[in-house]
Amino acid sequence: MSTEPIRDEQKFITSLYARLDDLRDRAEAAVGEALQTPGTGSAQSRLERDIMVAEQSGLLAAFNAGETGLCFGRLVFRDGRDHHIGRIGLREDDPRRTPLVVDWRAEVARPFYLATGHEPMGLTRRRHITTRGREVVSLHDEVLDLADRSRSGHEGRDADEVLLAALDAARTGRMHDIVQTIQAEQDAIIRTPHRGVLVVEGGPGTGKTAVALHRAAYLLYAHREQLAKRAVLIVGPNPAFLGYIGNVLPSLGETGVLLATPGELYPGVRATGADTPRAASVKGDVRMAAALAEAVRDRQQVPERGAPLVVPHEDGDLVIDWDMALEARHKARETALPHNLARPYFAFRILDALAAQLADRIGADPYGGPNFLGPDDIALLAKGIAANPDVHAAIDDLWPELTPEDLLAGYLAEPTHLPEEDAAAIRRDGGPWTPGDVPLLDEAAELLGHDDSAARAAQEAERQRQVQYAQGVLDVSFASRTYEFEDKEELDEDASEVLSAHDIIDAERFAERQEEVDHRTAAERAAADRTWAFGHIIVDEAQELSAMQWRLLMRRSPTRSMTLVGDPAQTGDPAGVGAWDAILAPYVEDRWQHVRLGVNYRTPAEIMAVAAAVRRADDPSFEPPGSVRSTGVEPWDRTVEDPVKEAADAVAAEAGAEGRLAVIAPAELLPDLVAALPDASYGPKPDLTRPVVLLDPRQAKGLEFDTVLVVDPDCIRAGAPHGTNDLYVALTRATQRLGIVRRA
Ligand SMILES: Nc1ncnc2c1ncn2[C@@H]1O[C@H](COP(=O)(O)OP(=O)(O)OP(=O)(O)O)[C@@H](O)[C@H]1O
Repeated sequence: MSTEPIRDEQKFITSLYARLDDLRDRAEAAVGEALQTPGTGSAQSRLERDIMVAEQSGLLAAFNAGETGLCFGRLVFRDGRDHHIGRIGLREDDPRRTPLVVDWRAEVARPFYLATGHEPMGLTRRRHITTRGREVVSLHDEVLDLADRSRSGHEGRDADEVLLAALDAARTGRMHDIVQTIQAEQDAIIRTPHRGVLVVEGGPGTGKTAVALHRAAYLLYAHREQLAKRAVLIVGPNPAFLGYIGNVLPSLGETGVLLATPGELYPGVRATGADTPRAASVKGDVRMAAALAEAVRDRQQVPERGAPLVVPHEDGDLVIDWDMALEARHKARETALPHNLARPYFAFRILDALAAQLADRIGADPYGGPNFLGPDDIALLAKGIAANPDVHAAIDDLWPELTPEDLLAGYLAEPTHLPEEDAAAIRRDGGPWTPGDVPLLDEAAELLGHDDSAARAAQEAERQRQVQYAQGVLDVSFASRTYEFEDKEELDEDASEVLSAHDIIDAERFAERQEEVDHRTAAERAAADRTWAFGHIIVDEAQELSAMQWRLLMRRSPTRSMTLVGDPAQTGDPAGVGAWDAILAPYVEDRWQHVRLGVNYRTPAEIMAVAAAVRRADDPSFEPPGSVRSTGVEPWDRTVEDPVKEAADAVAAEAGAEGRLAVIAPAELLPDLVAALPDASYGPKPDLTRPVVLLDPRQAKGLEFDTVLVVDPDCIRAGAPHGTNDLYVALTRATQRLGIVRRA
């Protein structure tokens, strides 16, 4: 094999890293210097410093991302163009800012993923460059122009060599990016326009999660202006899963993303409790929205007929009777405002009616003539009534100001507007919030509303102030703009991919951005704000979400810019909605796009055959996605008296093998397995980087391991409403070996 091309690429890549080091040193020095500069203390100097720190920190994150696999490809075009492709784009430090390496997301990089012998897209040659650290270890060339007779000596026999090597590699317990080997069907999804709802469906291991994460990175690149400001939300099923995928976006240089489980989407509440499957299913049902709305109406009371509220007052008792309260309630409800916002309307109506009542009593002409009191007298009476705390207490009794937490805690203690068996399933007095409560709190917050007019006025005043001095800073920022990055849009001179203050055309928008750099990132602000509207939402394992969780998520995406990925055949949550049209029809009717991924990149054919047989028992027509690999290693299947001991022995036999092993067992077997496997990591957030991990089937969702032992599959299947799906998930987690231990 010729070493010259490797030497040439090595030379190039060494120079690329030198450039990266230089840029990183400069960014680090700039941040360090700015943070140490005391500044003059003026708002203007603080602002300048913050802009600088934010910009340079963003660059630093991207430079650090470039450290591993900085450049992994090269495209040689028939017209003489020759581009290296990398994780980030870099330019030469010369007056022409010559591109050194092109970001994988740029349009010019697309043939790297799409070109075929049939459709070469102008390429003569595509090269995959594999590096270890900063060293080039191999090249893999594909000749796409049959007229090109030149040979490098690195032409591969198998076009999928690089992909298969990636799929065969031992797992580390952390998901890795796939920028080097994105497949054409995946590339099309990653680059689909971001407006509207895109549903990506595919069986286990078809790359749904990988595609979703790369799509987030792509969208942030292509629409940085819009999306960095509003942040991208990625919702995943559990904390272990979020830990598993957590490195992918930083490795692509992206940090403006909020990762959360559905239970973390109500700011200020940590859902540490757990629901029974039955309670989860009741709480997830859309009927809860109507039940809570009724529960709020129940808190808008009127006195019993014939039993009015009597409030002592200095000018005589005040009487709030059925008629008066009913009229006030009707008027308040007519506003169609949420409960707390409609409350002042109720209160004013009652105060007015009481003033009229008192005026009638005091100023009435015993002979039926007009009231003796003039408008000023009546106003005075009204003032006295409005100042009476007992009147307010009475109004509070009838129409109390409520917090979502109070309302829901009260509701759960005595659930109403539900059939008794459902009410019994969720009845709870006290205790921690559960993930199923989170969308109910959000629903309650919507129904109650929050009177934040004072806070909003203060915010607007602050924004105006920022707009004023932001105007002056735009020029400063323009003078110090960064040029190092390659440009997007076909290397167009004016379209720098890194957002700088000078890219923002007016001071008003600049000030908005400044709010972010001033204090927290957009993702942090979004996490703390229940009413935040995200630029884009990605939901992984979307089939698991309940109708109530969808209501919450849709509120966070008023523009309905969403990517939903999932597989209805893997639904495990008893409240999971499963079918896409049922999920989406209430929000977008049929205006959503549906795409499928059909190739399984994870599970070898031998293992997939076993998993598919489980599903076929229920559904003979079931067709799993085709596996891209087969390993020749058949799964083993043993039936024993003591499955725990058998599992422990099997784990011991695997000790020392490369990669990660997971034991997946029904929740009730976990305590015994913990005792038998003292080195295994387990619990609500197991450490997936450890050699052996112990999980229940629901925790295994979305994860993968080199070796998987499934213990007591019959119990997994029988133990939950979607037990077959749980077992299917468990059986499809292995990249190399599967063992099944059955109870005799
Ligand atoms: N183009 C690709 N190149 C390299 N690896 C890939 C590619 N596509 C997918 N993979 C790998 O295949 C495995 C499965 O991908 P992923 O976890 O995204 O699948 P999934 O569809 O979300 O699976 P599940 O529904 O079972 O959770 C991962 O290791 C992923 O990195």
